[in-house]
Amino acid sequence: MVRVKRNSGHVVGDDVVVAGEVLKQMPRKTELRRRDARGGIHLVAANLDVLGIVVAPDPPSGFIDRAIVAARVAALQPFLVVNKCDLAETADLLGKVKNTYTGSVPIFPVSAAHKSGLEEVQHFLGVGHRGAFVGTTGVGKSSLLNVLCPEIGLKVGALSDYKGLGRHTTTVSTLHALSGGGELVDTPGFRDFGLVEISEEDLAIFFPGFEEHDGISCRFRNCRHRSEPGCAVAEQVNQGIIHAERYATYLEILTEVEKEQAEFRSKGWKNQ
Ligand SMILES: Nc1nc2c(ncn2[C@@H]2O[C@H](COP(=O)(O)OP(=O)(O)OP(=O)(O)O)[C@@H](O)[C@H]2O)c(=O)[nH]1
Ligand SMILES: [Zn+2]
Repeated sequence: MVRVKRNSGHVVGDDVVVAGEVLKQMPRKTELRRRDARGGIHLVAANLDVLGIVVAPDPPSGFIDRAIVAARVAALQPFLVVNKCDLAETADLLGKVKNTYTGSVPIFPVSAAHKSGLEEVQHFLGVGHRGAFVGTTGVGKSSLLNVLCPEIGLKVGALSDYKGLGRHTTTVSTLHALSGGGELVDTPGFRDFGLVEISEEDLAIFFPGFEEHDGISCRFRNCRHRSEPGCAVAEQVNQGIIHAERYATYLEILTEVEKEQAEFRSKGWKNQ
């Protein structure tokens, strides 16, 4: 084990070569970043290749789509973990998730509490993937990590402690090898993935459900699929290949993202 100073520029997942007392960092295959409340951008983990988006009943509107887009932008393969399937109310969410995302991303219905559905997740990670879980507070990310990596011993929050005061005492990121293969990274910097920053461009390219659109290009390269002439997405909505409801959701999120981006620009924040 090599201890690394916090400000060394290394993050969890980095490959390094130890040369004497110097750590030489190898080029990163992927980098995952987050923006803090003040607009600062932080690198959270390197060299992940999959991102588990954890959801439980009542995810914030647009969260899943934004998280999938954010993962794809970072060149990570997103997968959906629908947790708390032991609760009756999760059935509704699971149905919607399957309807919307089957064919776009792998879906794993699980219950961390009942330790069910986890073999499939282990199997998925076991083929050599390195991943992390993201999701809004209280969906069960720590609980899932605890059952998948029993040595980890993370504090599981009580839902009543929702604002999380004094809860996340751990600030160290750790990488865990799973017994069945694969690795999971625990990144406290990431626990609250509630606000996922994405750009209009990213959304237009990576929105889940527009995959059929691959290879059929819009007339304009930077098409936002709104009312541009020669828009292949609009054409596929007309043909019923892309569901009208998904298109409506896309337009809703696009409008939100445009507003957010305008706000960022007015504050002088740069896009990633
Ligand atoms: N019924 C049920 N409850 C669960 C399940 N998984 C987690 N919980 C509960 O949900 C609450 C939040 O769990 P955590 O694992 O702390 O959630 P988290 O996503 O890590 O939350 P943050 O640390 O705030 O980001 C706790 O009370 C858990 O006991 C599950 O599969 N079923
Ligand atoms: Zn278009």
